[in-house]
Amino acid sequence: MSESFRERLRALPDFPEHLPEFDPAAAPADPAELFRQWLDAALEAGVAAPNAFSLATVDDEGRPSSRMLILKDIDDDGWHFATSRTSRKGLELQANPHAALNFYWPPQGRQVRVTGDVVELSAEASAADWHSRPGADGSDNPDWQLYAVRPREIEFWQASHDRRHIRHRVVPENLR
Ligand SMILES: Cc1cc2nc3c(=O)[nH]c(=O)nc-3n(C[C@H](O)[C@H](O)[C@H](O)COP(=O)(O)O)c2cc1C
Repeated sequence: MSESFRERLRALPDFPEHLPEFDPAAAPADPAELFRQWLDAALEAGVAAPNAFSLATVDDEGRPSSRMLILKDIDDDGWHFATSRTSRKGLELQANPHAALNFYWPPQGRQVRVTGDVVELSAEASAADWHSRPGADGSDNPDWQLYAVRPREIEFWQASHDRRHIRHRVVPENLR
């Protein structure tokens, strides 16, 4: 690209002037609870769709692809998302049921990364998700699938202006 585009990119601000404090030692032990706190903070700061995340999957030759999705829930099954089984990501998950999630909330300079195995949730739960989508018209979609990522590792990342960014890594209890 042109020199001026490179300069423009380089001159863009990275994080806002005020960044929140984050003390991992004082954070809730339950990563789902900490995630909810960070999501609420993003919402209060006016982030549009703070429940949106990038989902990375790989095909059967190990080639990655990613796209944005909406988080549907977090419970004992894991971190839920829904999509069509016949989509690219649906087919990739069928061949290789592992994924990586990434949330980013610019006003706080915060990122949350989750990696883990992916399981399919029940047909009933998938249908319920399909019917509760905005714009649902009562029609069925047998290809719609609710999935859960069972975290192997979760990393809460807090930017800091002194560049000593904080990385709080949480390994779920059952894997410790
Ligand atoms: C903010 C945002 C949220 C999205 N949420 C979903 C979602 O929850 N489920 C879904 O199937 N696609 C969602 N999409 C569309 C996907 O990013 C993607 O374009 C589509 O699912 C096809 O992806 P694939 O071809 O890699 O399977 C969303 C897109 C954006 C930008």
